[in-house]
Amino acid sequence: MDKKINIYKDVEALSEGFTSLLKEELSKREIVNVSLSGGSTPKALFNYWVANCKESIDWNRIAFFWGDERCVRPTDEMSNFGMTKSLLFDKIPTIDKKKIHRIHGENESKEEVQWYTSIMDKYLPKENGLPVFDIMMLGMGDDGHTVSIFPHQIDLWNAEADCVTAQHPETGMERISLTGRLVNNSRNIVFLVTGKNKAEKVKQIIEEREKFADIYPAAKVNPVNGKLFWMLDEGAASLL
Ligand SMILES: O=C1O[C@H](COP(=O)(O)O)[C@@H](O)[C@H](O)[C@H]1O
Repeated sequence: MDKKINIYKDVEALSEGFTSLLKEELSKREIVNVSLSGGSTPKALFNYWVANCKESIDWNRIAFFWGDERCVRPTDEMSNFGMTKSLLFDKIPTIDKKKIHRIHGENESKEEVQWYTSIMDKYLPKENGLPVFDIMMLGMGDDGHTVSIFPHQIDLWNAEADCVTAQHPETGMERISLTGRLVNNSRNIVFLVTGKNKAEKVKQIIEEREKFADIYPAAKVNPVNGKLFWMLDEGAASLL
C-alpha cells in the first residue's frame, strides 16, 4: 500500500498540507471530486481556506460530496452539510453551487441512500466498476469510527452497496454513510486527525492495521489502487 504519514506542528500547517494535495489534484484534471468528512476536524481547514485561499484555489473546478451525513435538517447544528455551508460555502462565492452534492439528512433515509447512490453514479468517473473520488477526506472518531461506520456495525464496511444507513452507537441517531468499497476505491484517501486523545488508535492503526481491522472501521481503510495519507498534528502523532 502506498502510505504517507505527515506530521504537522499545528492544524494550520496541516491545513496547508491538505491544500497542497488539493492543488496538485487541480493541476492534473479539470474537475476534482472531493468527498468531505464532517465532525469537528475539518472546521479548522475550512477556516484556513476562507482566510488564505479565496483567490488561490480554482473553487469552481471542485465538486463536493460527503462521506457521511447525520439524519437531521441542514439547519441543525449536527448537520455535516450545514457546518460546511456556514463555514465555507457561504464565504467563498466562486464555489459552484451546482457542484455541491449534499446528502439530504432530512429525507427518508433509505430513499436518500438510493438517491445519493444514483448521484455518485451520475457525476463520478468509474474505476474497478465503481465511482471513484479524487480525494476522500476522512476523520477518525475517538472510538475508531470513520465516515459513519461505527465499531458496533463494522460489517457495514463490507456491504455490497455504495451507501448505507447506519446508527450512532450511543444516541441511536440515524446516519447515511458511504461504504468501504467506495472509500477504498478513491485515488487519494486522506485521514485528517488531530488531538492527543486519538494518539493511541492512530498508533494501533498505522503500525498494526490488520490486527485492528475487525475492531476499528478506520483500520479497514486500505486503498485498492490509490494513495493513503495520514495528516496528523503533533498530538495525534505523539505515540508514533
Ligand atoms: O461523526 C463524525 O465523526 C467523524 C470524526 O469526527 P471528529 O469530530 O472526531 O473529527 C467524522 O469523520 C464524520 O464525518 C462525522 O460525521
